[in-house]
Amino acid sequence: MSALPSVRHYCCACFYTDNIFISEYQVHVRFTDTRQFTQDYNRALHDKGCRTSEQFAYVLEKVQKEVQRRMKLGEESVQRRTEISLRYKPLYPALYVLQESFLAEEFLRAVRFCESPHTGLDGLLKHLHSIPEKRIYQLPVFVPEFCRDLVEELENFERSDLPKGRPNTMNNHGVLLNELGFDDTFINPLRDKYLQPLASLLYPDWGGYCLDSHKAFIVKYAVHEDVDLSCHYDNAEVTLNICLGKEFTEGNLYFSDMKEVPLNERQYTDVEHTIGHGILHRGQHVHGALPIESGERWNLVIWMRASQVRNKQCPMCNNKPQLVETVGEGDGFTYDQAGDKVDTVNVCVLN
Ligand SMILES: O=C(O)CCC(=O)C(=O)O
Ligand SMILES: [Fe+2]
Repeated sequence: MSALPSVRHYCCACFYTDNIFISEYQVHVRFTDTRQFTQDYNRALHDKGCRTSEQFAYVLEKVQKEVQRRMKLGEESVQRRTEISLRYKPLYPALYVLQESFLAEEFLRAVRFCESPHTGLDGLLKHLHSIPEKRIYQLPVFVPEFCRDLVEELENFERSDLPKGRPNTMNNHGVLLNELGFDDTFINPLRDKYLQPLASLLYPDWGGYCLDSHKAFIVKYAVHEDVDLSCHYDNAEVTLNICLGKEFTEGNLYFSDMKEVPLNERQYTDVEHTIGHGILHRGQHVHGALPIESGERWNLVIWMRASQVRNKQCPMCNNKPQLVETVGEGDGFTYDQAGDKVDTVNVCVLN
């Protein structure tokens, strides 16, 4: 019997150096070594209020810790996933397997239209609420009962003593859905069967027809926890952000422009959340979330990746990716032995 080929996972080397968020000064920085960091950021951080050498040393330590955390991320995630699968008792096991009954009728109709012989962008737009100039689209995705049950499931998990990986450095609350066991039976079929047909028409220039991996997570905002999210772009070609509830006021998403547009030329548009509705946007569209004023907001975010697109240019550093093999899922790059080779690099050389 021949062994199954093992799937290898990669991220770009920039993951270990770039886009490190310092919440105290609301900036993303790059770190390769202390000298480079001091040279590049001493002045800029000073202007943002980082005045004393103690403050600078604190930031430096924080950045170095973040780099170390990223180095261990894949391994720790695999360990958490194993422990969760052995010890966690789901409240609603049926939620982990995608059923059409979870999906809103309008969503199913839009997807069916994409697969019909009369398909086309103009026809699809009749099924969506759009901000055409920003290529942002909104539609009901989940029925409200599903949203309610999913939030209860997530709260049940939060109450458990199991280890929790957080979505990214900007969200301190929330859950990584692959660690909970949602990927194979829920997010993969949702992406392949339903989201890809929509994205093929809406974002063909962003690999919408060949989305082959994702990172799916929950973000949670509450008054005494995280209330908002700073301006950023996603490590994704196409993002779907679905509001699950619970009850909250304010907390709109805001979108400016694609990341190449200079800061002073960016125009902002707010988009309101509605429970069960999803917002589709390009990952490289700069966006953030305004503060909630009361209640709790839980959203399911799916960063969808197209290896065909990102293998040419990493969306985080804009360069041809320098692949680093990772334990765990990686960031959706593939190493194409036959065709267009991408560079690989050993992560140890970055230390
Ligand atoms: O707060 C939200 O719903 C937006 C989350 C988001 O943009 C992200 O996690 O990438
Ligand atoms: Fe985002």
